Amino acid sequence: MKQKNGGIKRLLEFTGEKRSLLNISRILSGVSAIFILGPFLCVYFAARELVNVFTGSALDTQSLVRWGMIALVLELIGLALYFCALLCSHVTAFHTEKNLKMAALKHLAKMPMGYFDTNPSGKLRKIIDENSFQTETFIAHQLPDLVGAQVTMVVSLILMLLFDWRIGVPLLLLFGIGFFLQKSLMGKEGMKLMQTYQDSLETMNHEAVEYIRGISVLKVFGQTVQSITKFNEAIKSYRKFALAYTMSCKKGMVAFNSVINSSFLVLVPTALIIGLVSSDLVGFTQSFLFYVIFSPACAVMLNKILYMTSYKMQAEESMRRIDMILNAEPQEETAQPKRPASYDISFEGVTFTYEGAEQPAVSHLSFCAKAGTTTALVGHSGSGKSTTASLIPRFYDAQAGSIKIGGVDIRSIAHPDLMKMVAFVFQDPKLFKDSLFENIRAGRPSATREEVMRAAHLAQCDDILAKFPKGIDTVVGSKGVYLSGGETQRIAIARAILKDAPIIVLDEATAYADPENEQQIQQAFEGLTKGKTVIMIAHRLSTVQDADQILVMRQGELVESGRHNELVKKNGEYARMWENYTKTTQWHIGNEVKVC
Ligand SMILES: Nc1ncnc2c1ncn2[C@@H]1O[C@H](COP(=O)(O)OP(=O)(O)OP(=O)(O)O)[C@@H](O)[C@H]1O
Repeated sequence: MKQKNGGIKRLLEFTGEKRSLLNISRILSGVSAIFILGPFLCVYFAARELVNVFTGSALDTQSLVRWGMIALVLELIGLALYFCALLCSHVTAFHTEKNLKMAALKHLAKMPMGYFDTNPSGKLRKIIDENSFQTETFIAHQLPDLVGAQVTMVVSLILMLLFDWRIGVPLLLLFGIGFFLQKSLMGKEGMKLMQTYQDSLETMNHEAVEYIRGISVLKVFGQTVQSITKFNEAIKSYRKFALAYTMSCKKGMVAFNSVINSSFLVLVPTALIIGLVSSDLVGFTQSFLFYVIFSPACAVMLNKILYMTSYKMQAEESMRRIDMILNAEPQEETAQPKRPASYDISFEGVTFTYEGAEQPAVSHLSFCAKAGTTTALVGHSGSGKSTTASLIPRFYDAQAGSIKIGGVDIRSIAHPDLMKMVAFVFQDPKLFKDSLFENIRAGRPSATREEVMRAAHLAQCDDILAKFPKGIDTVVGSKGVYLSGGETQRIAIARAILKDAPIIVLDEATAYADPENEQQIQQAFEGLTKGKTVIMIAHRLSTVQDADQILVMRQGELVESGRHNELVKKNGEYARMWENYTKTTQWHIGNEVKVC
């Protein structure tokens, strides 16, 4: 559902129960600003005492000390209030940052896999991390400071009008012009440029991540950063928009700074004119002192408000970016979920095309995998095997046809139930940077240590655990602990065994295995697949010989199906593949290697 509120109002929705704390912070910051103005007034009153000396009065040192003490007390109270304001705003800011991250992550969990094809993980991580951090800084510091600066500005202007309106009005006009210039700097045009600037920054960061990810390829082929066109273009585009944004602010900034810093240009001539006609020169000089002290303070505050407003624009932009994730359409969920009674899988005229692709990856596919049997998908590279497998747990939704489990369309099964029903072992499984124990337990978080150990044993992981002193508690990816491709696959199989799902999808789960490893992985499969509905993709045809049915795919279509012996006899596509496969397994280097 699209969010209607934009900007800061939308951001404040994420403050949750800490909203009142933020309001307290703003009030405290405003009150603290009034107290912090106090010392300026004290300086003014002390200066008045000094002016009195020129009229023949004795210097009242007691009074000077008194003003000094009052200034100190007011400053201390102001600082204490400001400290409390920041305390409240920081608690709210951290809470808001957490809420934003949680909302984005929860929403991402509902997104189909297709979303991650166009929004890679690196890009999403950056959007969530960097923008939620921006909002945290805004709420913790800039929001209370903005209130403080606004209060200071308003109080100062009121005082300026009250002391001597004849000087106050010209100064007010000057600051009014400054305020108008500030608004024009922060208008819609500025916001648009800021968006383009942020977009180009995001693209450049994303390309930098891609560049670093592919650094090994670049090294091997002796490429330079200039030769990576996309990254190079991203840097150039960032430079272009950063310059455009800066240049667009140039004139306005120069005008704004010139205006707000020229208060003396207004103050001195006005004072001279009024002073010449004034009957009470001492009184006028004392008022004049007030303006000498306060008008630079007003200029500083206007400047501060300008920067705060630009931070506000950044925070609004950050919220808009997080909303782009939150507003992305999640996978459709059924309102009346059904539970299948059995675990047959049937594809009925299924067609699926990847977003942006011209040809369907799977076309008019129909087959039935009976519960408790093993179905193997074979075919040349790119024939649609992995796509077919990934349609079962709804990583993607087919555009035509239907996929049923136990006669129930998978779109009518509640998403968490479907996830529980299917265990998927990928060709390139991912391990978290956590202990092997937690990596396996991810299959079923409620599992006991004994159950995890048993799953590891069934998945032939005993030798992996034995080689690390901490065994199953070894943390992967730290201090030189890395697993080979085959070892990682066995850990992934242990995870799937622990999940104990009735449907198992194995997508080239022996891809990294060497002959010794492969045997172990095959044994691990036995522990995993007993009595389950298994969909298995394998390039090594030896691993699918015993399957209950073999589906042969070509260009997304099913071209043959049957058991191994039937298909070999048929002398069709599978028979050719089998012949080629057996040839490659018997192949050996013809010439003996000569030892020098
Ligand atoms: N995320 C994707 N976005 C767009 N096209 C894709 C995507 N994944 C796969 N394809 C395309 O869909 C077609 C089928 O790919 P798929 O990975 O299903 O084939 P496969 O038979 O599993 O191949 P392999 O045996 O090499 O893994 C291919 O043309 C591939 O380029």
